Amino acid sequence: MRGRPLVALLAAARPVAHRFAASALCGVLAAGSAIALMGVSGYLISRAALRPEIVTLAVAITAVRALSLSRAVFRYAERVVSHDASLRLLRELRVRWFRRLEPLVPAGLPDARSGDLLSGFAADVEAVQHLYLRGLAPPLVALTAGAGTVAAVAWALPAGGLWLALGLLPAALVLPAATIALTRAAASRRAGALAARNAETVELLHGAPELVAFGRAGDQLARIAAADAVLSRIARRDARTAGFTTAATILLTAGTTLAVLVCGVHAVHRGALPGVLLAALALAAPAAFEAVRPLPEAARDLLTAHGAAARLGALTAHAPPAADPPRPLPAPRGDLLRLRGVRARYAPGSPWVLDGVDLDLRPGRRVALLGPSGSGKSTLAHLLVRFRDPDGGRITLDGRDLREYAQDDVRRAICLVDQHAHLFATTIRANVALAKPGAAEHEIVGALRRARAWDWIRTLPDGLDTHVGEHGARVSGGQRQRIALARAFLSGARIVVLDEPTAHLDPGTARDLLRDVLDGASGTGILLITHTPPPPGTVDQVLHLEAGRLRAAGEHRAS
Ligand SMILES: Nc1ncnc2c1ncn2[C@@H]1O[C@H](COP(=O)(O)OP(=O)(O)OP(=O)(O)O)[C@@H](O)[C@H]1O
Repeated sequence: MRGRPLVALLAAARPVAHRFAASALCGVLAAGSAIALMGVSGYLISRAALRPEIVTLAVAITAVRALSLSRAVFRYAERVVSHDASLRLLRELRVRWFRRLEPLVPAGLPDARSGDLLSGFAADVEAVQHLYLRGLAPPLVALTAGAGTVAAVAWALPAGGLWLALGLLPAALVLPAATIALTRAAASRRAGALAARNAETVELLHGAPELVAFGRAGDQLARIAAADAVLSRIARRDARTAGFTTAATILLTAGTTLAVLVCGVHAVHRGALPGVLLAALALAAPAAFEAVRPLPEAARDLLTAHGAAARLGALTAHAPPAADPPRPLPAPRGDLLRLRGVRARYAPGSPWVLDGVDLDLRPGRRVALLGPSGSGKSTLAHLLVRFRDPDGGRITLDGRDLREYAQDDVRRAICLVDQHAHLFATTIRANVALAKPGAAEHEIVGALRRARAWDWIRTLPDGLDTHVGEHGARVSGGQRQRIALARAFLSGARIVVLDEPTAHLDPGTARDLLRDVLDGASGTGILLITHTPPPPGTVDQVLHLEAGRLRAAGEHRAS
């Protein structure tokens, strides 16, 4: 959706175009009913003032009743149909953008902070609905209802029609154009300012303990206030523009109505217009302005939708670091994972992070991978689960290139437990069952046993239904890692990659956890990524990652 974002958005609306067309038709009929209601009412009042036979008013009375009903019914139908269409489309767009975003996230989105991403993505997807709801329907309704009223007034009184056209045109064209000119700069800054304010707020919430501990909460609050001040300035500017266009529309309405009235009075005096039509024309004119009144705001909404669509397009335009093949192979069993001459780097021309890595891993084998910080251990882990693909060399699973399988199938065979494994703010049961929705209790308990977490969980008053708190705040670092490991075991993956499972743990707990996990993982291939050597006898092989290559460091396992 880059380049011409609004055109792309319009194309995306094709499946619900008939619904939008129906809602626009209802809008036109509602506006037409409202204008006709005012005109016929004016006529009825004038005729009634002459005290004619009541039967001569019957048609006008019925028309007033019918128009007041049809105005309400069409307005209601227009709202229901347009919102229904808009929500259907939003659902499609959300899924479409999320699908594009999803493969980019595990390897890290360039230049995105989570607060920015969260607020920006959600707000922008919401904003594009303005394109359809407020950016497209109102101009269509205004054009049709305005032209229809001008034609009807001109039919009765050509000069009146001319005045009405002269009043409606600036309200329909000049004021929206002025709105765009006055708010364009602010509109392009609004989303960025909102995202920046939200990102600073998320930073405050995430970093609260450190900010308070180091007495820096005030600085962060000042940054939020500064970001908020930018937003306030933009909002004030928007409000001034809206005030100006509203006042200008009111002046144009009053001036045009007066001009039509004066014209009409002259025409009545000359005998060119029946007196009973004077009120009808004078009331129809301001009613026609009701149809063009939303246009300046529609112009602003179009700008907002344009900016939102452009940002969403740019955000999701990055090529995914890994993609599914057109015809994936059947899911692999995960009998042998083999790396030969694997190379990887993060940008063309930058130094190789991995530069010729060879490795074999099969179920039942435990390999420890050591290396200094920044040596590329996590990069290697990400290659194994296809968060990204290697830039050179080959990774095969059961003899076929990893790229020939669907990514989900690879991740079912090879499971990564990240060093920052995320626990969701729900129960232990739900956190573990994430790996296998609908898993039976005995399977969950079995996985927790293998992760050596069950002895602790069974002592808890709520057992498996214990809530872990936000980001697992109510469990210790070691307990969190064990829950994450149980998840990996429950997944049934035959090869598990553990990236720093003992990070942040004291040496004693780290040793216990490693011993428990490695002993409990029989039959599973384990690649243990760590800074510190594993306890003696727990792994089959220890490899060192240095200068982008693996070097064997000896056999540690007793058996
Ligand atoms: N998304 C990224 N974009 C650019 N460079 C990256 C990215 N991720 C990692 N790097 C760089 O690649 C190198 C290897 O990083 P990696 O995280 O794989 O190291 P590591 O051995 O896992 O480190 P640690 O033990 O500290 O976790 C580092 O120099 C790092 O700066």
